[in-house]
Amino acid sequence: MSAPAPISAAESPPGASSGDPLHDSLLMRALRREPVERTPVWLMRQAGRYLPEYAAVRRGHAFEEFCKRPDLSAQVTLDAQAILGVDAAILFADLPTILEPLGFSLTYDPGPVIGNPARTVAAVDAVREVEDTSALGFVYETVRAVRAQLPANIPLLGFGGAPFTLASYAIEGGSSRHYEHTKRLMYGDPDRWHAFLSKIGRAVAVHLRRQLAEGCQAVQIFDSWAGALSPDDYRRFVLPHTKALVEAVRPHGPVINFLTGNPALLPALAECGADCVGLDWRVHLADGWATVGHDVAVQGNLDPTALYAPFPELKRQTAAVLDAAGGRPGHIFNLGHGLLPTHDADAVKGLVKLVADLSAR
Ligand SMILES: Cc1c2[nH]c(c1CCC(=O)O)Cc1[nH]c(c(CCC(=O)O)c1C)Cc1[nH]c(c(CCC(=O)O)c1C)Cc1[nH]c(c(C)c1CCC(=O)O)C2
Repeated sequence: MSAPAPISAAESPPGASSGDPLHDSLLMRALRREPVERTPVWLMRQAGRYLPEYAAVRRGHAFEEFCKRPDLSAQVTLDAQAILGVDAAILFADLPTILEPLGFSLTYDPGPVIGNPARTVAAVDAVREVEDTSALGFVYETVRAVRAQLPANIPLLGFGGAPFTLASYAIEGGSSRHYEHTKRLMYGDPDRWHAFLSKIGRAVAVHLRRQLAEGCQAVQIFDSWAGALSPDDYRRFVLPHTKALVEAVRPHGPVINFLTGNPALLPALAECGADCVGLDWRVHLADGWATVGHDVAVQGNLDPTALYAPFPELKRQTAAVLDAAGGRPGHIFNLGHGLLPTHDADAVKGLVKLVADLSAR
């Protein structure tokens, strides 16, 4: 890429200017746990249906088509960052898209639907090993277009699904309540399960490294459904694969590892070795940070439904999250999960301003 080579943390003392606006941005400094003048903030699903500007660009396109149009995907990515004034853009793409090169058919109704879920031994074994994700060239084209147009001091985050979340989509065929088929494979045929998850993990690693090479400054792994697992099951069946994914990507750029729904998994999540752990709102941020260790950054963790509250209550809860971080370097403000279609865009803008005002040091 054309960006100047970043000066490594080892060469410059914490907080010193490297002259590279991306390296010196609030978010990248927070990822390195360097001091910042205010807490950086971005919001999961910031480019989404609550935003009238998103709805306007999205209108007239099937979601499948929309995701494969780099011009439209780049526009909604850039719009969300500019409208909210957040400290990072997140690539507009979707999490199950990587399943297509693995051999799955993907449509939306309105959530993702896999037409050929892997429910038999033959179907699991038939999943392709993906060494080259060029089939997802539309994603990389979006990355290049966004990076070319984003302000020089605003990092672009790429993302991918974690092996468990992707496997559960591939096996259940869509979202699920009890992950019945997924767990049948996991418990009933552990060798096949491990082979399947490592195949998915290797594909995601290629995809994330490519996003970093094409212009993303950091990536986030979403394990949106792993909260359905007990700590023992997470350790046995999932941790080795997410850890391998983090290890494969980290030499190429910082990794945020986010899991939702089960704070009991945080000690195991920390063992995956990411630069930053995304905390869901069901844990007090101070407890979550102590659990994952102060040698990593944390991101989070306002309850998204606080955005439905009257402003004084939203302010109280936002201040509580910032207080729980205690001004310790390495906190990135976010929600504990994504924005919802029924959120009010003005309330979301108000939250971003609130974080800036309340965290100014
Ligand atoms: C589980 C998951 C998915 N997709 C994603 C996850 C992980 C995050 C999480 O845990 O919430 C990740 C995702 N999906 C989307 C983004 C874009 C970037 C951003 O955060 O702004 C990101 C990061 C766009 C999208 N992906 C989707 C939308 C809405 C589709 C539309 O415009 O109609 C957007 C903006 C579709 C989608 N795709 C998925 C779901 C559950 C849905 C919503 C279905 C529904 O409830 O209608 C799968």
